[in-house]
Amino acid sequence: METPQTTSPIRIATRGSRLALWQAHHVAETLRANGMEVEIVTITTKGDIVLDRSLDKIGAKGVFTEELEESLRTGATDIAVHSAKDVQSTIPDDLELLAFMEREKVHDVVISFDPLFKLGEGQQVIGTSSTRRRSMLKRFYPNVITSECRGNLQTRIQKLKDGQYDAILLAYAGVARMQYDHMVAQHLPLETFIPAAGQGSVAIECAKTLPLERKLNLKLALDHKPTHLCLLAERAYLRTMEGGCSIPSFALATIEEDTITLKAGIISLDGEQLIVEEITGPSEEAEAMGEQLAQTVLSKGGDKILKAIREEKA
Ligand SMILES: NCc1[nH]cc(CCC(=O)O)c1CC(=O)O
Repeated sequence: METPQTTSPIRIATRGSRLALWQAHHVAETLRANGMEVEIVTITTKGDIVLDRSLDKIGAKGVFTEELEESLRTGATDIAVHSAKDVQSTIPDDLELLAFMEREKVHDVVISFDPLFKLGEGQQVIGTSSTRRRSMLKRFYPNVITSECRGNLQTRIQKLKDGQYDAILLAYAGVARMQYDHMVAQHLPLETFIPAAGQGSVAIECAKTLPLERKLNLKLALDHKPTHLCLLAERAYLRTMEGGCSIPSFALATIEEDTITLKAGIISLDGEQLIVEEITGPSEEAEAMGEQLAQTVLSKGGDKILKAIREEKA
């Protein structure tokens, strides 16, 4: 006999990487602490399988999310847990982002086995798979050589160990969650290495058809309102820029009382052109602020940078 929806355990869909599982267990523990029963369902995505091409070359949006979303639709799972950064800026009509969990520190770090490693000193090969980080390296450290570095965090660190790079660039959030803090050689400043929209937060997605009571309970347990508001601003920016993770755009919102400050922009692939703009406003207008800031960035030359990137990729 089928158990009623309200009492059956919450089924949590996640990717199988260690970071994804850490995040799923973090969600599971939070829900358990709120008296809910949970079950974790591990699902493999295209992004986990195709490791030989850089993310911007796989092309399709949502390479880390599609298979998880399908399990929400069929009802095989109730919620999907994602790194907020990996969630495409526009999600399918039948799904919704229910919650964003409290953010970890948002900055990027340099990981090296040499604790005295300093970016820009001598001949260096730096591994990264992100067009944003590659472009910023070219701008702020024009002498370093950038090299493609894909795969989950363990794989990337193994490649570093194998000597393929002198150092790699990662989000501090994933490094902290995997307890690789001791390998951080340098913390990159937020003023120059502005993070990708959503970096450091965990997003909870569900089908719109999930029963309302279940949605409300999940949201109450998992959602961190200040993080959610910041993410609305950042994601509205990304959406308006027609972003996706393959475009070197970035956005970081901070909130104090009910005021949001959103700093965002775009950088050309060679790092030569950089546009950074800022906007401040009431948190109720988070999404409108993101849209407005994107229009400003586009009108100040962001449109030309985007066009050049599209032409280069075509
Ligand atoms: N696209 C990969 C990805 N997605 C989320 C994180 C790190 C954790 C986070 O930003 O929440 C990473 C790795 C990285 O950028 O170093």
